[in-house]
Amino acid sequence: MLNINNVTKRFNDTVALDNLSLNLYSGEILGLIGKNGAGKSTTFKLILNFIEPDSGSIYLDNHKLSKNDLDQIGYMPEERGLYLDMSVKQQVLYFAELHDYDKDKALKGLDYWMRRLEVKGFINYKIKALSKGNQQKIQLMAAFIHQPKLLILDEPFSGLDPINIEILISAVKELQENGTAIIFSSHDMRNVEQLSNKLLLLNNGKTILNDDLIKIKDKFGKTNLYIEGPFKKDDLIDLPNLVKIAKDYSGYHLTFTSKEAAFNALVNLKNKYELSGYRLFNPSMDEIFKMKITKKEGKNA
Ligand SMILES: Nc1ncnc2c1ncn2[C@@H]1O[C@H](COP(=O)(O)OP(=O)(O)OP(=O)(O)O)[C@@H](O)[C@H]1O
Repeated sequence: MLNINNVTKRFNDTVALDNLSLNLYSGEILGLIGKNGAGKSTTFKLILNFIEPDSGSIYLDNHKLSKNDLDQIGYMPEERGLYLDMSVKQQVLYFAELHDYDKDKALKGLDYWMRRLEVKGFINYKIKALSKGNQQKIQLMAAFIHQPKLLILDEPFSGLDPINIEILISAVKELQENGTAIIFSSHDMRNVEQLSNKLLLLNNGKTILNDDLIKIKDKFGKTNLYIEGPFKKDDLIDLPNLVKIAKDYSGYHLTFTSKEAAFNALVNLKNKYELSGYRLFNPSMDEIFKMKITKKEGKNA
């Protein structure tokens, strides 16, 4: 449904986005990650037609994206843009009207989502009377009340407590199940891990990772080892190619430079000690992010 083909965008001497290609289909969730200045907002602005690419093209449902497509796209900006003196109901209906969306349908949707997002009692409250978390839920609702095919969420979880994050994640998953394609940016890799099935990692405008989350994790292999046994930290620190060691539950979490190093360490420890538990596993998204970004910067340095 969304095809970005070799898109480059410069601002003066800065290449904000360098030859990005991406395909997203109905019912997929793409996590867009990268440090500050990586090119995430530029990507969103291009899809939203706020700015034009210098080269390359963007297609929505097999036709070149234009301003006429904006009704098919929902957007939750990072700078929250609610009218503080409007009531929740007025606000959401206002956004529905902006997108030419049927008022009765919007009211039905509003009723359902107010319950679903656990803000039912606030429908006639002014936005300014709501907590930050509840304002964020209203902003999310305003972005999708017109049932867009594509939903773009810029840092939707920032500043939310863990319970509200769970509520938002489950709402976004429900939209996904109903066929909406979703792109969201986040600096919290746990949210990315929990929600995305695809991942795009940008660094200084360049594409570093762009694939299914499972494939990305599989490519790294099982570089991590959790191990329990009759040893101390000092007995483990000289294992070859060990990057990190941390106490974890009743054992240790060891991170290695490769899956071979992790496997060899396990064989070595099994020969030496009576192990009471062990598990080899893929790195977390947080570890992948750090490995990819640090490596890249090392190269550039
Ligand atoms: N309008 C602009 N004029 C000049 N430079 C810009 C403009 N917009 C973005 N840039 C530059 O393009 C690069 C990418 O910026 P972008 O805002 O897309 O990053 P980002 O990944 O969204 O960062 P953040 O996480 O801080 O929001 C940065 O170097 C930024 O300074």
